[in-house]
Order: sequence, then C-alpha cells, then structure tokens
Amino acid sequence: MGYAQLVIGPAGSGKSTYCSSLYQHCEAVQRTVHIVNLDPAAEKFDYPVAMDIRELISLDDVMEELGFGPNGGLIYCMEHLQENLDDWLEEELENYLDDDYLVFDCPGQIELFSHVPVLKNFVEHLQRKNFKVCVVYLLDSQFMTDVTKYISGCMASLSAMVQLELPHVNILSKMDLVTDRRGLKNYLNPEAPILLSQLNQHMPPSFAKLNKVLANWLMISLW
Ligand SMILES: Nc1nc2c(ncn2[C@@H]2O[C@H](COP(=O)(O)OP(=O)(O)OP(=O)(O)O)[C@@H](O)[C@H]2O)c(=O)[nH]1
Repeated sequence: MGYAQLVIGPAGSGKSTYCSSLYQHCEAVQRTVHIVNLDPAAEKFDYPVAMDIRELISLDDVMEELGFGPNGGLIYCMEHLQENLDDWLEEELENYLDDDYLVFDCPGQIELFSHVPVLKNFVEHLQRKNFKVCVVYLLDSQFMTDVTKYISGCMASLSAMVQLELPHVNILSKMDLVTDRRGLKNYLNPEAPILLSQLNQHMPPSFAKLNKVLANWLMISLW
C-alpha cells in the first residue's frame, strides 16, 4: 500500500511552499517523501520533482499550439492527464512501491475542486492502485480577516470536501503575515450567532435571512 497527499487550495495560497517545507522537514527527520508536480504551468521548484505532469503536457505548449487562454488551457491539460491515467500515470507509479509516500502539488484553479471531475477521477485511480489518499487544503490566513472572506474561504474548502470525499485537513498558510491574532480566534472557533451578527453588519438588511442560513449551515458542515 502507498500513501498520498493531494495538496490543493486557491492560487497563491502556498501549496508549493508547503510541499517544499514538508520535503525539508522529512529530510531532516530522515523520512522519504516524493513530491509530484501536477501543475502544467509550474516553472520552478524548491524541491526535487519526483514526477512531473509537464513531461506529459505543458500549459505553454497548449496555449501556443491550440490557442487557449491560461484557464481553458489548464483545464485542457488536466483533462489530458485524465485521459492518460492508464498509461502515463500508471507507468510513473510503477517506480513507487509499498509504503512510498507521494505528495501531489496541484494547480490552484478553483474549478478543479468545485465542479470539474478531474481530481476526483485522479484520486479514484490512485485508490484503485492501493494508495491511501488524503487532502491538505491550504487557505491563505488573509481570508480570516473579515467575515465575508472567511465565509467564501470556508465554502471553497467545503466544496473540495464534498467533491473529493477524502480525509481532509485545512491548513491556514502565511500566518506570519497576520497582525491581528486575537481577531483570528473568532474564526478558529466560530459561533453561528457571532458570524451572523458580523455578516449582518457588513450587508444590507435584505440579506439577513440568507446570512442566517449560511451561518448555521457552515457551523453544521464544518465544525
Ligand atoms: N509570508 C509568507 N509568504 C508565503 C508563505 N507561503 C507562501 N508564501 C508566498 O506566497 C506566494 C505563493 O506561494 P506558492 O507556494 O507559490 O503558492 P501556490 O499555492 O503553490 O501557488 P500556485 O501554484 O500559483 O497556485 C509566494 O510568493 C510565496 O513565497 C508563508 O507562509 N508566509
């Protein structure tokens, strides 16, 4: 049996930095992890890349040859990966045997963990190959500075949880940039009435009913 982490989260949330820190930590404690680049647009890495989607397809080539923009091109690349799970991925995975630990550094396009089924199919393929998979979801701690950003960050994470149906760990990244750590506490242990009153303060009264449903629903779903 192998083990895998799927590192996801919005663009720029710190996924590659997390992978690099994890690699350095494992090296320091003499454990082995293999970091896989699943981002066809990635250019440089602070970790040794064990497998690289760009050997299969790169965003630059797709944009140049097919005339796609960056987002359409990225989805095209990921769908191409999906079509090649049985050959390219299968072949690459043959290098990793029992007890190997793979960490997949994924692209940040939110479509991939909201409604496009590519990552879900990717995970199912790994599971068929006897990998135990979990999700590490990176969320920039700047999302925890006001209630509306907090709700949008939670909803994105929740949609990944619902779509991927895997053990899921949320990590707040860039904590060194948070100046108001006290304010952050409200969001680490949120209470529906407090969220609701903050939402109502930020929005016109016509949103009161929607705010109530959202605050209650988040409490039930996430905590
Ligand atoms: N201050 C600070 N900056 C960070 C931290 N983690 C990441 N960054 C910075 O945030 C930016 C984005 O980090 P990446 O690790 O490239 O983020 P990513 O999620 O892999 O980005 P995409 O692959 O483009 O989606 C870089 O400039 C990092 O140096 C952190 O903990 N603290």
